[in-house]
Amino acid sequence: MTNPTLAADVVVIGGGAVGENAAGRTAAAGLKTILVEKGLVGGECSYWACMPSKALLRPGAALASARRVDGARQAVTGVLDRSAVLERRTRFTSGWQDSSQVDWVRDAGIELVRGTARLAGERLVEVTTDEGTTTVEARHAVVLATGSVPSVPPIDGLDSVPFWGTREATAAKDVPGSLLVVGGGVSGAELAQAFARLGSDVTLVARGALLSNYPEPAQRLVEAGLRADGVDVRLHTSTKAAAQDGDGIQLTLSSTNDGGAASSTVSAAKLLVATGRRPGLAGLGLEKVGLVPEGLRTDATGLVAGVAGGWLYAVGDAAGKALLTHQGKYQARAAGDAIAARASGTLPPEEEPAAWSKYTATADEAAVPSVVFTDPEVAMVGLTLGKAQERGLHASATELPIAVAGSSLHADGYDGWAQLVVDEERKVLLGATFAGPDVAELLHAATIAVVGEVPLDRLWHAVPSYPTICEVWLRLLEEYGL
Ligand SMILES: Cc1cc2nc3c(=O)[nH]c(=O)nc-3n(C[C@H](O)[C@H](O)[C@H](O)COP(=O)(O)OP(=O)(O)OC[C@H]3O[C@@H](n4cnc5c(N)ncnc54)[C@H](O)[C@@H]3O)c2cc1C
Ligand SMILES: NC(=O)c1ccc[n+]([C@@H]2O[C@H](COP(=O)([O-])OP(=O)(O)OC[C@H]3O[C@@H](n4cnc5c(N)ncnc54)[C@H](O)[C@@H]3O)[C@@H](O)[C@H]2O)c1
Repeated sequence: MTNPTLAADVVVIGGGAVGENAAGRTAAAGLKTILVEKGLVGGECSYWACMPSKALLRPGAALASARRVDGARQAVTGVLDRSAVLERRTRFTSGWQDSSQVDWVRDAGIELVRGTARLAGERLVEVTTDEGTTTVEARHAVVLATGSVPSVPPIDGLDSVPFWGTREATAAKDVPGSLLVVGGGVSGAELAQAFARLGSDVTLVARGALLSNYPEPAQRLVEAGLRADGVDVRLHTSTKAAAQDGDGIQLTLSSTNDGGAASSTVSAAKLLVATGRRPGLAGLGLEKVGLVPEGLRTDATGLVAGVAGGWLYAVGDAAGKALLTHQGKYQARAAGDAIAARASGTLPPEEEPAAWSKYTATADEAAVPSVVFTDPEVAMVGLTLGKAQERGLHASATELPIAVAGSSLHADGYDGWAQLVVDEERKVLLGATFAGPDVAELLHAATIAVVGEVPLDRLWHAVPSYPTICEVWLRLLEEYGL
């Protein structure tokens, strides 16, 4: 028999950006909230992901941006100052210490417990700290916000060579002379470019396309951007084996196009493996409540399916719906508010509220925004044409190069591409993609149009300012036929 020694209204397991937001919402609603964190408060995004990776990329992007403008180009005669870039990255991680985030937690009225938590039964959480193990009873809810862990591919010999994951790459103290990157996803593309611009000799190996979740013209622009920075991009290439090569690493590669018949080798000082992530659910005691750690099903409030009594929630990377900080924090706000409303009786337990209510993360279904911070950038929201068709929607795509007055002023020889995906029955936007230098800031307009289901004939009246890159919106609507 477990004897609870502590009680709270809500226990949030995992103090990353997402857990902090869930706990912030329940504490603000007056619920006694305990946040359990085994590492740094702030999690992956603050210390080993979004912030340091973008801090590594931004100086190179600023320099390249100046080089694309005649007159400014002549003033840029040097190269990146590596140690200044690394130092600025370190400032953005607060030197990998979390005191300011701990202050925020305290000021938000959340009780922080530094330890490792696991489920011990219905509404029970066992927390192991340096002092021992305590069991906490959560009167209303337990929220799993435990993030994700890297997926390591089954490559022969990989387990006997040293390699970087994204944590080691984003926290690098030096720039290696050469770097092999395995994985053609967002992390692989971003970090390949960051290190290439810092002076590494980078080879990127992807078993399929680069950025395969994005439309092909956007993939091609990023591939060209990486090649222009000297990255040796090997697409449709399998990594068969890894071995020590002197002080470095050697990979054996084979093309996936010729059935893997011919193989070749490539070597570098360091290896970065960035082949995806999966929800961090192992060791959480899920089996104690009849669940398995392979994955969870959650409704739009974050409530986990298959658990009686409606007390277990999962949000952020742990829920596995969209592995992005902003989307996880959105899920956390919905779940935190739903927990508070259910605790107060405003919302019936286990009943799923209406779509687009403040208690549901409805945008997860078809309006997730994402930005790939390479140069050129890719910014996408909602459904691609292929995804829309897979869902049985009658959809069309309208696409254009980004070639408007604003883009030509922004950079000489601006090379960009944009696409709108339209629901032909409802005449609203299902998705949008922009690829090109500095397009990230164009995205939120598209997100608003998709979430707001703005009719195209009303969107026509949203006039882009002249001369901005946003003018591509007008060109796209004209191309569509308005
Ligand atoms: C290289 C890289 C770059 C990225 N860049 C971006 C970007 O630019 N923009 C973007 O939106 N997303 C980006 N992401 C994704 C983003 O980092 C994640 O989506 C985000 O960190 C998820 O937040 P989370 O709070 O769910 O998980 P995490 O940040 O992983 O936090 C989970 C926390 O739970 C703790 N924990 C786990 N198990 C337990 C336990 N049993 N007990 C106690 N504590 C526990 C962990 O220590 C951790 O602190 C990037 C990812 C990578 C790898
Ligand atoms: N700018 C951003 O928002 C940003 C940046 C980095 C990461 N992230 C998030 O973090 C998550 C993890 O990033 P990621 O790049 O590791 O994942 P990803 O899912 O974007 O890409 C993983 C890549 O690894 C490849 N891969 C998988 N298994 C492989 C194998 N066995 N051998 C060779 N290649 C293999 C896949 O084909 C894919 O190209 C992503 O879901 C992404 O949403 C976001």
